[in-house]
Amino acid sequence: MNFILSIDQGTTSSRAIIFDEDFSEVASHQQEFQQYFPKNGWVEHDALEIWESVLVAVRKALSSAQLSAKEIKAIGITNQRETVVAWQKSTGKPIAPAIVWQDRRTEDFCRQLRQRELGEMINSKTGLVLDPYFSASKIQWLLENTSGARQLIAEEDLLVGTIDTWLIWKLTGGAKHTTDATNASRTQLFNIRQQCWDDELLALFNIPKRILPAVHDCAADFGETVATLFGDRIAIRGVAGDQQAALIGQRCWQPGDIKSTYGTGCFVMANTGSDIIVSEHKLLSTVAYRLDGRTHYAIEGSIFMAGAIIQWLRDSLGIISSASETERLAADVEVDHGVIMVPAFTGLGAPHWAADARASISGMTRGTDKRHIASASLQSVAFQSADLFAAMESDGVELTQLKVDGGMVKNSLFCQWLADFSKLRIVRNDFSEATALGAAYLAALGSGLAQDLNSLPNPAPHSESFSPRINPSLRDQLMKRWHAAVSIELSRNDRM
Ligand SMILES: Nc1ncnc2c1ncn2[C@@H]1O[C@H](COP(=O)(O)OP(=O)(O)O)[C@@H](O)[C@H]1O
Ligand SMILES: O=P(O)(O)OC[C@H](O)CO
Repeated sequence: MNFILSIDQGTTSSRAIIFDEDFSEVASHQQEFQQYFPKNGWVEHDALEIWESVLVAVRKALSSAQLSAKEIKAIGITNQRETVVAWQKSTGKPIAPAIVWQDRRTEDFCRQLRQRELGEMINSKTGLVLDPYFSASKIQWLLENTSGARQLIAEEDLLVGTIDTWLIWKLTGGAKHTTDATNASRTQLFNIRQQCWDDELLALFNIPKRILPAVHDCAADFGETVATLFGDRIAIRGVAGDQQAALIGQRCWQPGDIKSTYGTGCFVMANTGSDIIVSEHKLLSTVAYRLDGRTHYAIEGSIFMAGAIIQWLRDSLGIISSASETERLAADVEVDHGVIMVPAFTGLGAPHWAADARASISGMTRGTDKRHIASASLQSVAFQSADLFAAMESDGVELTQLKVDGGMVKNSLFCQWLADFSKLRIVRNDFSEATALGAAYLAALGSGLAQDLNSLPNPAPHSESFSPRINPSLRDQLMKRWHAAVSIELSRNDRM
């Protein structure tokens, strides 16, 4: 029997999942790690803590599956995207905290580039909006603000990468400095048409090419783990950013197939085949996957806070003790209770791209309690999703049904509201780990266990669906209230 190990390095936790040849889950382990918010709008991780969390997750998954490293055919890695790490080659130590995708510290710099009207050029090469979300301005910030960084570059002793690159480098004992085309496509330095680092963009952000990793297909040879880590060497044969991995794991392999993942953030992605769709609604064009040198593209809408809002209710407000409690609380009040949350904690993503916007809760009365706040939190993610789907439809993407995954879709009330507000059929299959499955599929392709996507078995053929059932006029009234609240936050942002 051949087994595959997926490493899913997410924003708040690292997971290791072992699959058998039929892609049924054999064992898994999840390890949370610390989030750092040192200043307003800043979000950091300790790259060494991430590395430790991955080691623990892999070792515990192997031990609960009672498998040795020898029995693992290949590793697939999938990761939170855009987050950047810079480290010293000779010591293997990060030179600064990792800047997380949610971090907004480079907004001023991005604004200056927008004022120089560089947004269109950058968008046509990378498919991305000029925003602090992406890696380029974060790398630029690290190089300018970390003492000694430029000196290390001069000494050829500095490397930079997204989380996949950092993990591959650590797993291979520094033998490989590589990434895949999907992660590269999120840096804002990668030309998605020509599939290479773009010299004009590198010059604009003042980033030397030699500190960036080599870019491979998603199913490729990314090296071997050093034997001392897990008891033997294991081949790393698949890599993709987590949203792209979810697209693959949800078997969205045909143009028009669409998925939405509700983890820390929410990311809606539609496969557009060999076409790059240029959005008129600030959606992103990005690499869906690259296999055998052939690039498949996607159009994407990103929402920065989804499950993270629920974590905020639990960890910062302390009004719930577990995420699942929100379903019971929200079901206990009417859908049109009048409380609206605009969850712009780290700005608003697509289709607004307002980095400076901040969150609000409005419409509260003396009778408002945690049930209304729980409901407003879940509804805010469903409202934002409905706006994204509408933007996609206006860009010509045909939507009939949507496959959903991620931690938040365990919440059935939330899935029902998604269907109600977006007027779409929502399909939830009985396997919520689409991201890890996608990485396992890639590792199977890269290690020769499977020849092509269509030969990969589906471990979760059963699904449950949610159809719209809300009264249409009530839906319109709720959406109107939501849009009014968003406009207030956007205009507040304009005035500041
Ligand atoms: N029943 C639930 N209702 C609402 N949100 C939930 C529920 N269960 C988990 N979540 C949220 O889902 C998120 C975890 O999803 P996951 O896919 O593991 O995220 P990530 O990969 O970004 O770390 C958490 O932010 C959590 O708050
Ligand atoms: O950690 P997740 O699953 O919320 O995903 C983060 C995204 O990759 C950021 O673009």
